[in-house]
Amino acid sequence: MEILDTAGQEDIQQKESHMRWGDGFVIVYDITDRGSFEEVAPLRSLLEEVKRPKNVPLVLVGNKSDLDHARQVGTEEGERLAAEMACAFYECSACANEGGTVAEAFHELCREVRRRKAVQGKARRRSSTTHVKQAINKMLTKISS
Ligand SMILES: Nc1nc2c(ncn2[C@@H]2O[C@H](COP(=O)(O)OP(=O)(O)OP(=O)(O)O)[C@@H](O)[C@H]2O)c(=O)[nH]1
Repeated sequence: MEILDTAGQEDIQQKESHMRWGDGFVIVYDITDRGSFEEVAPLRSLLEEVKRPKNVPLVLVGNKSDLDHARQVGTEEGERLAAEMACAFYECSACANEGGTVAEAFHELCREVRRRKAVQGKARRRSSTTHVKQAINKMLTKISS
């Protein structure tokens, strides 16, 4: 697995090229900074625009849970946004990392990437079987006519 930590200050072209590069994304906001939370939805929209196939694997993370006294974004707000984005949600602290939540967020993203790849592989195999069947049917129709 390769992990690219984006700077967060990229222009739109750099953002899009990172989005094309990745198979899955951990979108992180800071629970003590509402502005960072408000950047999540536009980022997700850009991902949906840029990424093919759509419904890219995502995990939403609210970081700095050790700074609960300075919290500006409620846990339930993060949960609600993750539900809208149909992805897993974690609150964690890169500093304290109690319970290994940071690693768990990455593991969940890996599992999701693998699940989607398996489903896409099956769909591709099914569509190539359909093409072979159609070609055989055409040949048989020609022979019998
Ligand atoms: N208390 C606390 N501080 C954190 C946590 N994670 C990061 N920080 C601090 O927040 C600041 C920014 O951390 P970065 O890792 O540079 O954040 P970033 O989003 O990668 O920033 P960019 O490099 O601008 O993209 C640093 O001072 C970190 O020490 C955390 O979980 N808890």
